[in-house]
Amino acid sequence: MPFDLQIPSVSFVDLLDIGIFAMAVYVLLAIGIQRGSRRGLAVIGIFVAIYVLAMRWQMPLSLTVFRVGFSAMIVSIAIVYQDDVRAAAERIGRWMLGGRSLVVSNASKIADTLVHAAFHMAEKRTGALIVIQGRDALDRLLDGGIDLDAVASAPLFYSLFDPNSAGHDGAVVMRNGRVAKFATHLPLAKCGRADDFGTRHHAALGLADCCDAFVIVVSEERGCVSVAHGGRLDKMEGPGALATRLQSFNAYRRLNERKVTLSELFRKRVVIKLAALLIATGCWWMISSGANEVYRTFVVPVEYRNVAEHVKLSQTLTQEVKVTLAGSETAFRFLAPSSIVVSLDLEDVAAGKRQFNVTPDTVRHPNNLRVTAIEPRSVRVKVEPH
Ligand SMILES: Nc1ncnc2c1ncn2[C@@H]1O[C@H](COP(=O)(O)OP(=O)(O)OP(=O)(O)O)[C@@H](O)[C@H]1O
Repeated sequence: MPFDLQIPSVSFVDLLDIGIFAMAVYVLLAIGIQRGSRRGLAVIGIFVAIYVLAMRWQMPLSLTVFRVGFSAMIVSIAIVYQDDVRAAAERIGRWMLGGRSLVVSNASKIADTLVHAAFHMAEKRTGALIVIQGRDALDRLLDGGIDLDAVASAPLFYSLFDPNSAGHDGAVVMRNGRVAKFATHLPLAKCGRADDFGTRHHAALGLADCCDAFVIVVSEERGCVSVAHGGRLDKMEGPGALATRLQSFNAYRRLNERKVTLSELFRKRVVIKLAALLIATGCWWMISSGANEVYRTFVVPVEYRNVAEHVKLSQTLTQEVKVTLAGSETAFRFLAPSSIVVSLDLEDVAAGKRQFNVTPDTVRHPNNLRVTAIEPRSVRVKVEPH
């Protein structure tokens, strides 16, 4: 049986369709890569590939299983990645409604205080965890803590992280340039994300995985300062490095979210965006080309019915006819070519050379296919008395 792939035409709605699906794929890829759950992504990818192939070739059993399980799968993904889905929804909402610019009047002074306090505590081997809120809401990610709302100062940080103080356990949270909370617990990153470190660093990374907060972590054991931000944990080689990172974080907070997103649309995470676009286009092409009608041409025999007793066919000048059928890939998949026959009724035909038109009505074929071309359009037979 021939196999011809149809190239579907692309309309505006198709482009919109690909765009929306590409965005969904991008969000999924970004979350998966940020969370380090590449295996989870691979499993989802395999399921999507099987589903697309099932759609492409209209496999009834696989399609039914997938359609029944699809809603359950979406709900499961939403539950497993609920924090990421919520954060993504918040960001999309802010982007659409226009994010406000988070201006902290004395940001550079606060940055100096943080740099000084962090490296001083590192020198003294005092463990510390300081969270600076970005644009994302934090409350849903924090566990417990004591409200404070105080001006940030180095002595305050030393007191809060003093191992002898009752509230030293946990993280300090800074909001709008002020110390908003202390002794707060953060979500932990999965084991293996920062193998050389313990729970303090995993807590820093865990929060940075879920939102855009900037987390400064001071190691009690090693006396070093690290920053967890954007899903990464980086060791700061000196006060200058931390100051630079704080500066760019403050610049990010000052910018209007809508401008940031638009200007960075084509520059940031280009590889993931291209991959998402490629996957979306591939899925669309597979499904649309499968959904389109396909055409197959068959050479079929001619059957002569109801030949009267007193006559016989002495010569059938045409024995085979080329018939082109149109229909879905599935319809052709289940078609037995031998079931297609041109069937002509010779009832009451008189002796002599006769010509019969081969119309679509004379072609016997399954109902889910239709005749689009016949070659030749007529057949000739010679009828003689018996
Ligand atoms: N979920 C959490 N949220 C906030 N702080 C936490 C959390 N879990 C642990 N911590 C803090 O981390 C401290 C323990 O740090 P631990 O030594 O296990 O980690 P670490 O990454 O090796 O840090 P360090 O290098 O400072 O020893 C706790 O006393 C507590 O203050």
